[in-house]
Amino acid sequence: MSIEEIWIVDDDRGVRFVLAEALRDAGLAVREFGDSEAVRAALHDARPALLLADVRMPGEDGLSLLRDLQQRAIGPVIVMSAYTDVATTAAAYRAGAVDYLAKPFDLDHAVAVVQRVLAGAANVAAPAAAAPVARHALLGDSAPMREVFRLIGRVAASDLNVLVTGETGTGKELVARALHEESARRERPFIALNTAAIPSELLESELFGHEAGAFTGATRRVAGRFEQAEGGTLFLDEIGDMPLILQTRLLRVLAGGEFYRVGGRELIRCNVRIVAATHQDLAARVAAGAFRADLMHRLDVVRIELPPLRARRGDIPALAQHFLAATAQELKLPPKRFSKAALKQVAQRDYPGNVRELENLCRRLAVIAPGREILPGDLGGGADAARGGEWTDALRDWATQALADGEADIHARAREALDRTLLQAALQAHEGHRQNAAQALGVGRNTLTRKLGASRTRRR
Ligand SMILES: Nc1ncnc2c1ncn2[C@@H]1O[C@H](COP(=O)(O)OP(=O)(O)OP(=O)(O)O)[C@@H](O)[C@H]1O
Repeated sequence: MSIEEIWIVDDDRGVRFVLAEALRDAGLAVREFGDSEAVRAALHDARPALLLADVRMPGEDGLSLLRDLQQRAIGPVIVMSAYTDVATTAAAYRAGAVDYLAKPFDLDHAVAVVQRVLAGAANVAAPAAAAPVARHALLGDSAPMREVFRLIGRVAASDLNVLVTGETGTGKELVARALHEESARRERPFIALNTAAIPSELLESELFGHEAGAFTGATRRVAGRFEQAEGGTLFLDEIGDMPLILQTRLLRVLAGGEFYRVGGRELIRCNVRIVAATHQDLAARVAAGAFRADLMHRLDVVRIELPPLRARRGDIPALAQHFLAATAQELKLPPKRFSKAALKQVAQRDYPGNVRELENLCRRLAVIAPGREILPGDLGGGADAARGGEWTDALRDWATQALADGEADIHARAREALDRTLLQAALQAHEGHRQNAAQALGVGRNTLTRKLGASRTRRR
């Protein structure tokens, strides 16, 4: 399999043949398919660098195939069709196409478009390879986050235990990782353990490991997280939920720097930095008798408090844009951007799940929002979704390109195309009957006749 292959799917053998030949002449590797089903079958063990897809084909049409392919990491898709109306082109872009070739096409033009798209894909991919998305970068420019960064910088190099507090999804684990990355321990392991996610009877062996035969089912010696993290950092998440009996054991290890594996006799010395996190009020847990005060003091040498997202709304736009771009890059999807209005709404929303919830929203939008620009209506849950979005998206893309190319008479040409499309649709719906077509469109018959003349539509 070659990942540089260009795939063509078209039920018309003639089109396939001439296009494939032209592309091969241009030095490209090409594979041909007669229907969507054949493409699907080939996807089991290969991916095209670029797909040229016809729209109307017997069986599954090209757009349905495309919509499905959006979920998979394939190269860019160019749609080819004899139907160049706004609805079809818009649907193609919505389904994820990056370009549209109107049939019949000029072969040189088609090859040029393919080459341009391939070059664009390479340009997009290049920085990704050079600078992989820093999945664990802590972002934020608000005053409370700057304070967090300052604290991380100050204590990272020390071996002091750190307690990170904050609501769920505020980035506590990211802070723990940052502390590790900025410390002299960075070459050693960073091990994370969510104490609340592990049944209490297993937690001890999870932390300290066990010897063979220590309990039923312990067939061999297993190292615990403390041993795994030797020389590095151990992140204990949800420490507030740790059972009291284990708190006692943990306290002893922290005080003495040594422990036994479960069922073991060998005393093991450890050199591990502890970063603990909790979304609970530990002092209140202590007051309630659920947490040992002495353990709290040992863990809470330095406290880093993460603010909830609502306390730093100013960070939301940059976070949202980062998550949107990072997801597109990660899943090899075409990049999208927020419209001004959509970004404003995103910044105004409530996120009880904090950054994680915002991240999930953006990941969803990166995958499912139909256009290149995310509109308020795409956000879901919003009042009246901007449903007209499909064809105006295509129109916006067209206008943006035309403006960028410095073309003339953009407005007049757009109006003409709009009129022509509406008139053709109405005439088709009313079998060429002008009076009815005009009535259906809500324009006078004279207007219709005038416009028909202007747009040179075939008279009947
Ligand atoms: N400041 C930030 N910059 C970039 N991404 C962030 C930031 N804060 C959180 N995230 C992202 O949000 C998600 C949740 O972060 P994380 O797991 O660190 O939160 P947490 O506070 O440990 O959550 P929980 O208490 O539920 O375990 C992660 O995907 C993380 O990458």
